Amino acid sequence: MKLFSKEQIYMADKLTIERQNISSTDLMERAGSQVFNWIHMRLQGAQVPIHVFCGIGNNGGDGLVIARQLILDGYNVKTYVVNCSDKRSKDFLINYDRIKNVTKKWPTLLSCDDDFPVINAEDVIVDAIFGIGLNRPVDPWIKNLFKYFRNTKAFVLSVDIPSGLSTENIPVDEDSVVWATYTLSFVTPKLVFFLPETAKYTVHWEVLNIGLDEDFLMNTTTEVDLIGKNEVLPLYIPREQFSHKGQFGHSLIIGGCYGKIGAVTLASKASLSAGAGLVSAYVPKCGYIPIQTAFPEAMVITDTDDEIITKIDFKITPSVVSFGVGVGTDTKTINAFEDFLKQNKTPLVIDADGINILAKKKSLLQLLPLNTVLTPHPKELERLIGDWKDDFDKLKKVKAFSKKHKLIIVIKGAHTITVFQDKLYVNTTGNPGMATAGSGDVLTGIITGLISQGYSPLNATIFAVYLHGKSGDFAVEKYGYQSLNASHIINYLGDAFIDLFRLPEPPQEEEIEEAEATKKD
Ligand SMILES: NC(=O)C1=CN([C@@H]2O[C@H](COP(=O)(O)OP(=O)(O)OC[C@H]3O[C@@H](n4cnc5c(N)ncnc54)[C@H](O)[C@@H]3O)[C@@H](O)[C@H]2O)[C@@H](O)CC1
Ligand SMILES: [K+]
Repeated sequence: MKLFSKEQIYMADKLTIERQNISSTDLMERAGSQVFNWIHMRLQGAQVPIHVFCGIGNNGGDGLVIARQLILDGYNVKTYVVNCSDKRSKDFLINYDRIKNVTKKWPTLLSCDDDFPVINAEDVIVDAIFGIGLNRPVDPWIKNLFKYFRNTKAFVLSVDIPSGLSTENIPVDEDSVVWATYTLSFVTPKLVFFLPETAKYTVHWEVLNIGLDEDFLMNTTTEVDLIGKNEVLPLYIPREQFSHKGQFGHSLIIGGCYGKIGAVTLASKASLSAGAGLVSAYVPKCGYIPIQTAFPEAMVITDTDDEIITKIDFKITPSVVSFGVGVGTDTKTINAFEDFLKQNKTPLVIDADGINILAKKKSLLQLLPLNTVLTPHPKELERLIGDWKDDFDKLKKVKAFSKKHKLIIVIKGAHTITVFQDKLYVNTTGNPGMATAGSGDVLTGIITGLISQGYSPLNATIFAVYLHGKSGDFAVEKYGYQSLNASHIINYLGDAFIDLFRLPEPPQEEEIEEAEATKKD
């Protein structure tokens, strides 16, 4: 799914009005109606008090449409205008008149802390105060209103984006944003729903289709893509009946030191389970027996040293090499890595101490092949690119780094983001149970296994991040967040592949009836 920027949304809005020959008021009516339908489908006329808070721009206009439609359908509605400025938008004003025509209970104007109405925990708050047009810090009294929303513990439904949340800046403090239970976002989810510092402002989100110009939406490329099953399916390379293992490449996993051989075992296993034809592990001598025993499918090459990697020398011709899991940062290992890079032309995936070595010795970056994949966790990333001010600053710096060194960088986290030059791929699978030892080694293995069988480094990375998360999602159903471990993620990789081709379940009879009933209304 594409994540359109604020500018692109305004453009889509404008083009839709021109091409469909409708007014902006019509478009607002569509947007508000979609939110009304969503609420109506769930509440079915229940008399829960609904408090609709409207700003004075178009987000507020949406709120007025929602309130009007709820009133017309007999809901228990109170409407408020958060009167923060005199500059009311044209469509706000039109809908302000329209709501006055359907009810004697005109919207209440709020302009300071004393005005806050009584709201109970069982009530619903519709937050239509600020949308994507937020362009300055929120007034202190409005901050207090947002804090008041939180204290009521009521269900908060935000329209388009939680009010106070900007599409391009991190909020100055937590009180200047509405904490939404659910956000109904028009056209596209916003990037801020996925960033570590801002995702908390909405527990759930959903996109509502408001019929914007299809041509524009189809043909406009975005800087950010959201990656789910629909996005990875076209990447999948099917297997032919007469294929043999030689067609799926040979992964070479270089890593490990005394006490950290498990990392190599996990990455090697994951690589084979992701579909590599052959897997070899390159480890210090102490790793020979453990890997041969724990993972008989792998071949093992050993360093001359017992405990660390001191020289990378092998006779095989791998299709892809991964370096770094459990490898340590001994000077001899750094030198061995440098010597290897000087003659290596094979695609590379670098993780863990491999990244720490690059951070220690930046000159090595110039020796990396084009489109080498780096998979840092936050601390490793910081060592590599330096500190950042906030999530937006981090993305800016990673993009610049990716461009400068021609690398693919995977920012690991709850929503792992793959960065390739200026483009961001935001993953949607995975869960907190995956924050566990060895989980990253498994990801490295999956990426390596996919490159091995012919996926481009970028496609392999996007696909691997998705599969890794999806396996974790299957595994968590059996093991729970606490007991899930990295080996389980490997065990469920097969399910993640099979799930790609599973068709969605047909809707239940009651769901069809509900949908029909809403249409008639
Ligand atoms: N294509 C779309 O996505 C559509 C968008 N619509 C709605 O339009 C919204 C955008 O509307 P607008 O551009 O009018 O902007 P908003 O309604 O988001 O609010 C901005 C308004 O408040 C003022 N403002 C901004 N920051 C403020 C602050 N901190 N304190 C006080 N006042 C502040 C601005 O001057 C402006 O008048 C979207 O979020 C969405 O809800 C829909 O009406 C129709 C279609
Ligand atoms: K809002």
